[in-house]
Amino acid sequence: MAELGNRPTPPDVDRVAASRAAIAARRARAAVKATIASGDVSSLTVLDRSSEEPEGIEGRLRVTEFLLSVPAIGTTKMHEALERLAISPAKRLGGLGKHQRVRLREYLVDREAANHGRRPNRLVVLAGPTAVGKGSVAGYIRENYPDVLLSVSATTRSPRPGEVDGVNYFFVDDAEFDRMIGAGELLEWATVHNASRYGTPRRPIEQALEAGRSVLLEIDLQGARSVRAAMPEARLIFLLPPTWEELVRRLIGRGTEDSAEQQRRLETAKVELAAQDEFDYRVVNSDVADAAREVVDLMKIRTAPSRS
Ligand SMILES: Nc1nc2c(ncn2[C@@H]2O[C@H](COP(=O)(O)OP(=O)(O)O)[C@@H](O)[C@H]2O)c(=O)[nH]1
Ligand SMILES: Nc1ncnc2c1ncn2[C@@H]1O[C@H](COP(=O)(O)OP(=O)(O)O)[C@@H](O)[C@H]1O
Repeated sequence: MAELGNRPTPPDVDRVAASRAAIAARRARAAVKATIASGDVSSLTVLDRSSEEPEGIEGRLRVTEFLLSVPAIGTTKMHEALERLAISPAKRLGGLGKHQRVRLREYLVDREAANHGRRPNRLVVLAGPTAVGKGSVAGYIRENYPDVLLSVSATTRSPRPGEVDGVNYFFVDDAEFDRMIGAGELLEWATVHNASRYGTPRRPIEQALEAGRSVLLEIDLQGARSVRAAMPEARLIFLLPPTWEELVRRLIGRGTEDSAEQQRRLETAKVELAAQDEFDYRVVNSDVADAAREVVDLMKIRTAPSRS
């Protein structure tokens, strides 16, 4: 009887199965790259899918092969981009850190905008502890950088001396604020310092971004978190005081709260300072003009991260 020949033993079977799986995975990744290159699936979609399924086909793409799949990105541009984005060429999409993913997404969004002749625009959030100088820095930007659009919030708190309705805030009563919430007119809102409510009118932001303008929101930590959840590509900047003592001096020096409220705000400031790691960038407000320039620089397209 003819020798049946060497029947494959289990290890051979495993090896064959493994090589078939590897070939299938390679073909799948090639298909993903081909759809990006053809424009059938946007690179942003692939990036988002890799976050949802880190071990899926998209998640297993190396960042290098992913970028090389994007039209007009060759080897040189790919390496330059990874250098600027502080992402190792060995990384797979599914293994990117949160901030790396945000930066890579920003990079792709900006390329997309540039390829369509649009100025890359940016939603930037400036937050930080009370009395750190957010209002001063935002006001300086309003006066000196007219091409930056500052969002004007609605608030139920009463105006301080010198504050102008429609410039510093839209000063509204509780009924109107409730109406705005109910009508979905606010991108986010929060009760701040356990007292008044503040909220960002949605429509002016959408119109500005559609028109290709960058927008600056000066809002509290809760608002920053809401924006991050709703618009992951937004840039979050944390404004820091040079020292805690200087922060206390500024709050007391401003003289806009009584001592009980000052104490309450300083307690809130401690909680807010502890959350600075959630932000993409930090700016120290030692000098208002310098801090304003740093914030405006971050609104332009600079993907050199100040964080690892
Ligand atoms: N979430 C949110 N916070 C806001 C908004 N507008 C202002 N804030 C914040 O509300 C807080 C109170 O602001 P303000 O009453 O001007 O006094 P401050 O605390 O001394 O800055 C600050 O942290 C602001 O950043 C907004 O539209 N949404
Ligand atoms: N760089 C700075 N150096 C010194 N004082 C500052 C600086 N920035 C802001 N201030 C002062 O600190 C106080 C709080 O500033 P403000 O803009 O109201 O802070 P925030 O809006 O963050 O509550 C104000 O009296 C302001 O004039």
